[in-house]
Amino acid sequence: MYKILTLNNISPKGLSRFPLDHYEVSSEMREPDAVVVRSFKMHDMALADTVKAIGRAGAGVNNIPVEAMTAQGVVVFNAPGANANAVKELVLAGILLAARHICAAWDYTRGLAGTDAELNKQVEEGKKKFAGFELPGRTLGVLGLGAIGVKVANAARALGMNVLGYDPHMTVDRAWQLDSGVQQAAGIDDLLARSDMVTFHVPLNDATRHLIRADRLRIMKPGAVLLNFAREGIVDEAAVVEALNQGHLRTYVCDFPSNTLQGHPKVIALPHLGASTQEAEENCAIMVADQIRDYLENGNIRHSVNFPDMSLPRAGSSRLTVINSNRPDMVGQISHVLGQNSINIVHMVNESRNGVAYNLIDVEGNLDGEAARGIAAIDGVLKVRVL
Ligand SMILES: NC(=O)c1ccc[n+]([C@@H]2O[C@H](COP(=O)([O-])OP(=O)(O)OC[C@H]3O[C@@H](n4cnc5c(N)ncnc54)[C@H](O)[C@@H]3O)[C@@H](O)[C@H]2O)c1
Ligand SMILES: O=C(O)[C@H](O)COP(=O)(O)O
Repeated sequence: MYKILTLNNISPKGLSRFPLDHYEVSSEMREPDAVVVRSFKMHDMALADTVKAIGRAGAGVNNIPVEAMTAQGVVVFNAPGANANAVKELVLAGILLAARHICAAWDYTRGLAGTDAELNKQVEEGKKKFAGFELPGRTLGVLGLGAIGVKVANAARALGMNVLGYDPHMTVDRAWQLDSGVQQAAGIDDLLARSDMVTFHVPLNDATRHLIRADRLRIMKPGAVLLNFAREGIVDEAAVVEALNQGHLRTYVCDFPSNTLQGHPKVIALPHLGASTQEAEENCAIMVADQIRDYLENGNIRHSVNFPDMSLPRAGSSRLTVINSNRPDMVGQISHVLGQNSINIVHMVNESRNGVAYNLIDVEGNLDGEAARGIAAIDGVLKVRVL
């Protein structure tokens, strides 16, 4: 029986991918084999050493201590692209909310009182305060052209906007998906200087923390709109508030409320709603549940953020998986122990990433405890499983 610990509300459609005859799924579990999580912050969490995998039912993994997990041989998965459409739609909503002052206008009408004739008078007098702008011909800067950024850029093109994009690590697949009308900015500063609205879709990591800060905000056009549906830490919020107060930024639309932003008239803050649609929650949960199952049952790795992707059809009578530190002669030592135990290798694949290596080994012969114990005893081996 495999045990799955859930740390957030995970879509039942996803959890139903774990068949009940082989899986126990619960939000309270002492020695789980795997964890399924959304935004729960795992950095200070004590994790049982039974845990073999963590599945992030979403995109961002900054709530997971990925480096520490790698060192412990725990494979971390996410669900790339599974919630991208949901985020794209909310970004489009954010662009329109800002362009047409919709939140302030809505607040205004909710505060009106009087007879219908009086309301009508206030409506006609008040609306001049909320005159907005249209999108065709305006320039949207999209920083980060991954699953979400590409969808946002293409949708903005379809709305008639000029789109400038920048992503130094863009993949070939994403480049194929990008509308050919999207122009490439020379760098972040170039993108900021030439855009009327800027949205960014990059992960939060050491390279992107406070990517948008005071000096970069100064480069932006006066009256520009900034949208943040990526992560709170990517902007220096105090600098954003200062730019809003000075009238340099027109509006800050974000998915991450905070006390620094709370109540500011030029801030539109949503409660981290980007991926909160039924469709996205299901897509993400199904994707990570399938990935975790394939890893627990077959040792296959798909869409990991810390281990090499590796999938093999089963061959031989049993499968051995070994995670080891990436150092010389590990494969030699593993094969030697198998040979000593008269176990014949049918198929073996070894790949490394981030200082660790992963081995999938299909064998003929009895992989009894002795062979597995012998491999586990090799200096540098982190985890051994017989499947
Ligand atoms: N608001 C929400 O609910 C919500 C939902 C999903 C994702 N997100 C956030 O959005 C982020 C992006 O999601 P995604 O699915 O598009 O991920 P992704 O991995 O498909 O795309 C991220 C892109 O950012 C690029 N990038 C990384 N560093 C960069 C930099 N310094 N400058 C420019 N580009 C850079 C990468 O090359 C990649 O193409 C996630 O990491 C997550 O933090 C938020
Ligand atoms: O990175 C993500 O996928 C989003 O921030 C969604 O987070 P959530 O699953 O907690 O809604």
